[in-house]
Amino acid sequence: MEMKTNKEEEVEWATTVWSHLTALRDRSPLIQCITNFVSMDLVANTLLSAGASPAMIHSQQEFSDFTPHAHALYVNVGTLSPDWLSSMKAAALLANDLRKPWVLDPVAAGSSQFRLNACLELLLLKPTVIRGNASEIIALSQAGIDMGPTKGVDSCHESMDAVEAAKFLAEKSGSIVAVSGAVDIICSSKSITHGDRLVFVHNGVPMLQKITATGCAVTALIAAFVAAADPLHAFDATVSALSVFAIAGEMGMELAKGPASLRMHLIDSLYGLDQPALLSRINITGLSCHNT
Ligand SMILES: Nc1ncnc2c1ncn2[C@@H]1O[C@H](COP(=O)(O)OP(=O)(O)OP(=O)(O)O)[C@@H](O)[C@H]1O
Ligand SMILES: Cc1ncsc1CCO
Ligand SMILES: [Mg+2]
Repeated sequence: MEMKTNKEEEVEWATTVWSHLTALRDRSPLIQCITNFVSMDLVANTLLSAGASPAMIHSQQEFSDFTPHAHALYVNVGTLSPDWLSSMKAAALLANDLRKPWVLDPVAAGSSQFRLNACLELLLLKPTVIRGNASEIIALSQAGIDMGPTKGVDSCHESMDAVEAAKFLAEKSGSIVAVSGAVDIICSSKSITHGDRLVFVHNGVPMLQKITATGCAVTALIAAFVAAADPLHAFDATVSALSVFAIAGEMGMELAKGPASLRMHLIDSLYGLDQPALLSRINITGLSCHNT
């Protein structure tokens, strides 16, 4: 294998991310969202501004009619209850039968035994991607070992503290695992199609943590990017979604006065993101394709 320079790596990633964003805008995938009450508005607006089409469909009675038309399913356990969990499992099973990608956001996975068990049951249904903050990914990787500290939906760990947890979870689950934070981490294990990969996205601004549901929104965006991509490129689609969202956050921050105006400018920046802005800001390390 030939080693690539940082500059070559950066140019390759810029091309990859731009082509994934263009595919999303061209294909405008329909994303079925089963997400928490807090996040519904931001998730729908994030998907729309990126070019996808959101639909919040969580009643099992509708799945047989609706899910076949969706290009991906997004499941988020943020405001979980037993009925919602049944719907989530039914939707994930149907997505698998229909060979559609589905993406899991394990909000506050370590906060209660009910939530942890629910997330573990959903993981057994093989999401294409799981994206959480560091505390959530650590809680899932240590399930049955130690629940560790938790602060509800917010992380009390740095993302880089979760690299080993993410690798372990990717190996155990067979899913692509993404951890959000100051550095976003995306990893997959050698046992799955995407191979043994570990990529870091260094974009974003800390103020994103002061807007509720930005994590939920970026997970929904992963579902949209994966829906618009060839299934073999789900890993690069995941990296692209995290990078585009974080870059929109950086651009939004230049116009924002605080969290409320950042929320508005984030959505506007995502909508207007063009190739020169992407190229000037992109900061990804790790290889952009299989290094075999
Ligand atoms: N310290 C930071 N610096 C830069 N960007 C950050 C930082 N922390 C988080 N982000 C970005 O904020 C977005 C949301 O990630 P975060 O880790 O806060 O999700 P979360 O905890 O699941 O959020 P929520 O549960 O509110 O939806 C991601 O795009 C992430 O890259
Ligand atoms: C605040 C909150 N509580 C449950 S879900 C949610 C949104 C952020 O995850
Ligand atoms: Mg979250």
